Amino acid sequence: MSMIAAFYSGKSILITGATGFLGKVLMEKLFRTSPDLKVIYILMRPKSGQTLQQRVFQILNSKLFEKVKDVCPNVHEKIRAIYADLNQNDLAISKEDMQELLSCTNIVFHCAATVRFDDHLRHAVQLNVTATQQLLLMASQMPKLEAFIHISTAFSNCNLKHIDEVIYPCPVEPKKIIDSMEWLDDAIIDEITPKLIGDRPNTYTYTKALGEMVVQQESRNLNIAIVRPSIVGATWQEPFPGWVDNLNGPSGLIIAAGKGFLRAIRGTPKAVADLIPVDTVANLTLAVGWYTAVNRPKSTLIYHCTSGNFNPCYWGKMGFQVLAAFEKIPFERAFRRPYADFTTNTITTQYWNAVSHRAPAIIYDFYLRLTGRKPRMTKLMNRLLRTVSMLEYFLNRSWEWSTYNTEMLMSELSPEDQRVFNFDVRQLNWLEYIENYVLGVKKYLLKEDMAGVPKAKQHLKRLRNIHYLFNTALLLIAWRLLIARSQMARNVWLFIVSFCYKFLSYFRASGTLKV
Ligand SMILES: CCCCCCCCCCCCCCCC(=O)SCCNC(=O)CCNC(=O)[C@H](O)C(C)(C)COP(=O)(O)OP(=O)(O)OC[C@H]1O[C@@H](n2cnc3c(N)ncnc32)[C@H](O)[C@@H]1OP(=O)(O)O
Ligand SMILES: NC(=O)C1=CN([C@@H]2O[C@H](COP(=O)(O)OP(=O)(O)OC[C@H]3O[C@@H](n4cnc5c(N)ncnc54)[C@H](OP(=O)(O)O)[C@@H]3O)[C@@H](O)[C@H]2O)C=CC1
Repeated sequence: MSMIAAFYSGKSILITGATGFLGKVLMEKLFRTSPDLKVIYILMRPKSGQTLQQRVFQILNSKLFEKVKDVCPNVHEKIRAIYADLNQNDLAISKEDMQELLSCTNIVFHCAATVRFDDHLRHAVQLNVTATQQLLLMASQMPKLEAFIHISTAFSNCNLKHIDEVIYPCPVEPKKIIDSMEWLDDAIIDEITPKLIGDRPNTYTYTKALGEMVVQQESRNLNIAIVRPSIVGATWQEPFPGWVDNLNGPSGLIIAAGKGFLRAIRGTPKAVADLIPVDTVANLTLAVGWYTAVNRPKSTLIYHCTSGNFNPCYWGKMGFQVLAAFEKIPFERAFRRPYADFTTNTITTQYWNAVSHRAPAIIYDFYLRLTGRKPRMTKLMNRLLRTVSMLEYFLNRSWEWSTYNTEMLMSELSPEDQRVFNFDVRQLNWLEYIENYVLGVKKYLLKEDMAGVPKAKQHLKRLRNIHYLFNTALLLIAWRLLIARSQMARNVWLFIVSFCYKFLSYFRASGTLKV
């Protein structure tokens, strides 16, 4: 019997960010392994015209939750959606709901965050820092609370090369930042943002670091742990391989490459691609919840959930594997044939951006205009290139994360728990994982059917022929122009023609002799 699964049975668990990528997988695993848990409270807001109940209904009826329904048929009765808006200082939770949460919660998993790199500092602080502070305040009033697990990111200290399992202080205290956000206007915040974030690349990593400081400062006598995942990718094993539901991290770029929009990236092929499957993060998080509650460590332990030091993969190799997967699993209606190269040179990147990205987009938009349609490719390409430029920071560096706590936890698990809550990425086969990832992107993000694969392959063949035809025509035109202008080119041309003629004559003569 799994000790971790048994631990969560009968528990009331509060999850923030349960509608997000990681939150859904965490919730699914909890229900599947501990169907006897008492209740999962999820703090959530209505979105895209859907009420809380409609959102929960949609999640429970998604493919991700198919297995849960078999082991926990009354799953819908065990979810309590509670209205909350982390954008508001008091989280906007009603008095009655607050009462229930305070008196019943046993475990908190705080996953909610803004993960956008370009978020305005005010918003990022509100969500990643102030909301964390508010939740900790709530947690301190929960008499039955056994553990509070905060999800941060392995990149919260990406300004360092080697990152230990400690909380690194930021120069300005989080409290001062929170206060200043209340009275500074947007223009001043915009001005001071670069100074505040310093050598971090964006407001996301900076506010996640501030969030960790808040956890440290406001922990009171709470039993807290922090999980720091690196780049979270599609599921590896559970509930099935390849599940993914948003464009963050590599997923968006896989689509862009597979559809033939993205053909070169400024990235270091030898830099470690520290990807971690989302189910691995969920497993480690649940194991951390159990360990923290049962062993009550004296200090806040930090767990790096990374792959680089256990089983490294590199961007160059990963790009190659992604391209190989496109051969087997092509995406439908590709713009160009998939091809993506990593280059470290800025000039080469600019060349590829002009020739391989912008020029085809302009030509295609010209074609759309000619055929009476609205041009859209240039706009899309500009957006894509902006996204890529924001991810470049992570594609050109490698980090070392120490993993003593993660390894210690692994050794504390029973063999059964090591199997059920597996977070040992040494067993991960990257080739297989990447292939499943590409398949998952096709199925769950692009909603493309596998029945369309032969047609997609045919389309790619057609694109290849067009590509060859286009290149040959371009070469001939260039050559023709050169011959018209240069005597040397004419001489070379004459030499080639006479050489070919002699070659053919020789073969004809030797053929006649044989007869
Ligand atoms: C051979 C290939 C190898 C592959 C190899 C890849 C390596 C890739 C390494 C990543 C390394 C990250 C490492 C951080 C790890 C953490 O800890 S951070 C957690 C993850 N967070 C993220 O990834 C967030 C990144 N995204 C963002 O911040 C914002 O989406 C951006 C990039 C600033 C774009 O903002 P925006 O222009 O306002 O766009 P947004 O409203 O988000 O979306 C606009 C359109 O772009 C699309 N879009 C959004 N994001 C993306 C994306 N990532 N890609 C493409 N399209 C996107 C949207 O679907 C949307 O389309 P429409 O609905 O308009 O049709
Ligand atoms: N994805 C990644 O690559 C990585 C993620 N992480 C961390 O993991 C955690 C989960 O990330 P992930 O699941 O990928 O992120 P998602 O963007 O998929 O999910 C974010 C969650 O936060 C919720 N949320 C955002 N704003 C509010 C709000 N104002 N009120 C209530 N809820 C809100 C979202 O709710 P809604 O559905 O309503 O928008 C959603 O449930 C985050 O803490 C992130 O920093 C760490 C490393 C890498």
